[in-house]
Amino acid sequence: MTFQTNDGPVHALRNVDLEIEKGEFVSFIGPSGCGKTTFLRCIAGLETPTGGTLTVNGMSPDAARQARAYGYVFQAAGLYPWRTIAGNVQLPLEIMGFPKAERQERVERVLSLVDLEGFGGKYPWQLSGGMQQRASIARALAFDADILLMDEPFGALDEIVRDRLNEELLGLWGRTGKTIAFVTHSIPEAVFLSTKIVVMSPRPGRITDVIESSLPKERPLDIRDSAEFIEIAHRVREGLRAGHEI
Ligand SMILES: Nc1ncnc2c1ncn2[C@@H]1O[C@H](COP(=O)(O)OP(=O)(O)OP(=O)(O)O)[C@@H](O)[C@H]1O
Repeated sequence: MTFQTNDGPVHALRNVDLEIEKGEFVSFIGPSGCGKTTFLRCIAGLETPTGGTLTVNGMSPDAARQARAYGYVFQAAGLYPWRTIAGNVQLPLEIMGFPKAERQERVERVLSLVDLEGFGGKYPWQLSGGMQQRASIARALAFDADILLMDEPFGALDEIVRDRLNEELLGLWGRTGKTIAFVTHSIPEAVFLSTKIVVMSPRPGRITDVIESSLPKERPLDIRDSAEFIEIAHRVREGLRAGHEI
């Protein structure tokens, strides 16, 4: 993926070769500017790769977007302040023309999935940052896409809230069987959440390591103290270091 800019071409991604299986939880980790967001945007059909091939559910990213294959969660919750939480969550459903009764039923279901039952009538400013981020996840789940693309959704939250949301996200992934592609800067977050960790190097962004996690699917927070966890974290760190030396 090369961007043409006034200062010449920017090679954002090069020789990226990756397969994500249905139901996987894949994290992308790498230094700032290595193309993590660009990669998610390519999957989402928001950028068109200048070379290579990319398919999502066997379709072009554009066709997959039209088939509502994914929900996208951004770093900032991005909720409209003049809409209630329920109003925000059902916005994509309104745009897609879902009937009112079905919208209500879906909003209730996804708010309960993210542990926000009873908060539908509140406004975003009445919720904590963590709750707002959960609402934005609910919004991405509302139309029941198979794939969740998450771009550093918890990056702006403090560590305690982040830990809780990590646990909740794992629970949600286990219950729903979604395929999740998750961008993060945090090694512990990547190791805790993922079945596969993709380590990337700086510009032009390349993949320096793909780590299949050996951790069990059920993961209490204290798994982070286990030897296995520490070993995987070490390998991620090595991959990041190797990327800098290329
Ligand atoms: N629309 C664009 N036009 C020109 N260059 C771009 C564009 N989008 C991204 N880039 C460049 O591509 C590279 C990768 O950017 P990207 O935002 O994907 O990195 P990132 O790994 O997500 O970074 P961060 O961790 O800081 O969010 C950067 O050098 C960026 O400046």
